[in-house]
Amino acid sequence: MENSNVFLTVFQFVTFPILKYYLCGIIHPAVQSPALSKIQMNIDEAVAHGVQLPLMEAFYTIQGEGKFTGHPAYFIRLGGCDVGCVWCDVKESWDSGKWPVLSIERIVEDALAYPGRLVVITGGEPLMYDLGPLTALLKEKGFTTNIETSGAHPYSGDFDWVCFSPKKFKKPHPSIYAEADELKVVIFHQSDFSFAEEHAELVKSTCELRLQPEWSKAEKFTPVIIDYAKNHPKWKISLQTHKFMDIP
Ligand SMILES: C[S@@+](CC[C@H](N)C(=O)[O-])C[C@H]1O[C@@H](n2cnc3c(N)ncnc32)[C@H](O)[C@@H]1O
Ligand SMILES: Nc1nc2[nH]cc(C(=O)O)c2c(=O)[nH]1
Ligand code: SF4
Ligand SMILES: [Mg+2]
Repeated sequence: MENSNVFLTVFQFVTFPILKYYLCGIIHPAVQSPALSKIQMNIDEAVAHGVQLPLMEAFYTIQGEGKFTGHPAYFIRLGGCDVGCVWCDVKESWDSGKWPVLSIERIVEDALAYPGRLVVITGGEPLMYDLGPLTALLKEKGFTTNIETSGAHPYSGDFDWVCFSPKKFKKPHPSIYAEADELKVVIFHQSDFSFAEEHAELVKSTCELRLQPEWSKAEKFTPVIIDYAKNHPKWKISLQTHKFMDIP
C-alpha cells in the first residue's frame, strides 16, 4: 500500500468513531458538542428554577397515609433523593437522572385530566427542587396542594398540607419545622420512639403527630405502636392503607 493510503486508512479508523461519539453526545459533557452541552445546560437551569422537573411517575389513587387517608388524590412523584433510608419503599426514585424532565405545564395538564382536585407531591425527595412554580400553577388551576417530605432540603412552594417525615439518615433542614402540619414518624426500631418525641418538641403546637409502622416490620411494631399511642395520646397511628388495598 502507498504511504498516503496507509495514512488515510489509519486517519479514518481513528477519527470517524471519535467524531460520531462526539456528535451523538456520548462523550463526557466536558468534551461534548457545544450544541448538546447547551441543551443540557438549559435543562439543568430549568430544573434549578423549578420550571421543569424530573418526573418518576404520576397517578390518580387514594391517599393511603396520614391525615388525608382515604381521599382521592393525584400523586406527582418527582425523581431524586439523597436521604438513603435503608427501608425506603421507592428506591427506584433515588437517581434523578433515570427520569424524564417535564415542564410544569405538562405535569399540571396531565393532572387536570382526572376529576380530583387534591394533589400530593412526593418522591424521591420533592424538596430537592424549588416547588414554587409548580405549586403556583397547581393553585391557579384550582388544586389543593399536599406534600410528603423528609424535610432534608430547604422548604419551598405553596402547600395546604405539609406532611413531614424526618429521617435519621439525613438531618432535616431547619426551615421545615415551622411549616409541618403533620409529623409522621416511621417506626422501624424501638429507638424510633425517642426520635419521634425529639421531633415532636420541634414542630409547632398545632402539628398533628402520627406514628407509622415500617412496612416490613409492621407485624412486630404495630402492637407496640398501639400501646404507645394509648399511653401517649398526643400520637395517632398512620398505616399504609394503599398497600392493604393493593392500589398504587
Ligand atoms: C416514599 S416517601 C417520599 C417522600 C419523602 N422522601 C419522605 O420520605 O417523606 C413517602 C412516605 O412513605 C414513607 N415510607 C417510605 N418507605 C416506607 C416503608 N417501608 N414503610 C413505611 N413508610 C414508608 C416515608 O416516611 C414518607 O412518609
Ligand atoms: N396511595 C398512596 N398513598 C401514599 N401516601 C404517600 C405515598 C408516597 O409514596 O409518598 C403514597 C403512595 O405511594 N400511594
Ligand atoms: S427520604 Fe423518602 S424517598 Fe428518600 S429514601 Fe427516605 S423514604 Fe425514600
Ligand atoms: Mg408510597
